Amino acid sequence: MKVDIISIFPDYFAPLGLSLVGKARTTGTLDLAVHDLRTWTHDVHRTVDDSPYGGGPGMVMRPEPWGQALEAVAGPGATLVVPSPVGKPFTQADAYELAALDHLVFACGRYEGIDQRVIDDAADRMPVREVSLGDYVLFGGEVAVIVIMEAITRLLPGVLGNADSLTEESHAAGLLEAPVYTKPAAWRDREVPDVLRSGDHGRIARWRRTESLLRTAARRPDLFAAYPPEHLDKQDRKA
Ligand SMILES: OB(O)c1ccc2cc[nH]c2c1
Repeated sequence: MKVDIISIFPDYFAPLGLSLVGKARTTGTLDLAVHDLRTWTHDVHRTVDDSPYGGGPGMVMRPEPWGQALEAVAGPGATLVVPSPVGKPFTQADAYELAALDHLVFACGRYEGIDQRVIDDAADRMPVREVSLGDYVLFGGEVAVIVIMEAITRLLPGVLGNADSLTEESHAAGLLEAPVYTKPAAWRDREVPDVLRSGDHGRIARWRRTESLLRTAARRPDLFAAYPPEHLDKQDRKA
């Protein structure tokens, strides 16, 4: 997978050189490049922002540098991803969809955002996805890109040592995963549930399924309500 990130703070992406994302880059699974938007400015002050039409607080990112940057970086087959507080909520399903694409270009906004004409112009040439990580606002798109890149990279072939982890984890099937435990069996007078030490894989699977449903119903009623009823078996309905 090829990924290009455009930002006025390229150093923000040092974490993408670490751990499993860094390894994916080293092995060639992930071809990642970070670009400084100011590369496409031509004034002595390398200006990327200006005051908003219509007034209001803050500054808006100028269209000219972005237009030239996207023309240089986003070739045929690229999908533009723009983190934004006004974007579509980013989900695990989105992570799977983006992980299946050949080329992603991330545009990191700052200030009050990017001139809307940049997004509209790009949409004439490529798919554009404006995405939000949640109902809160960051200083810019950089942190969101790091989060999205981790969510995508772990889905790429060969990145996770055990691909089975992907099938059981939260949100994989629209539910939150069950609690996990490891040694010691007793810790600060707290015991690991006996069923997990029983060796009875059928009982263990049933316990995990029940815990997953109960946890989802309690913490994410939105997910629980959206879970297809036809996926619930008789045992589930007793939970
Ligand atoms: O919260 B966010 O994901 C986000 C994304 C982009 C910009 C640009 C200025 N503030 C931003 C916030």
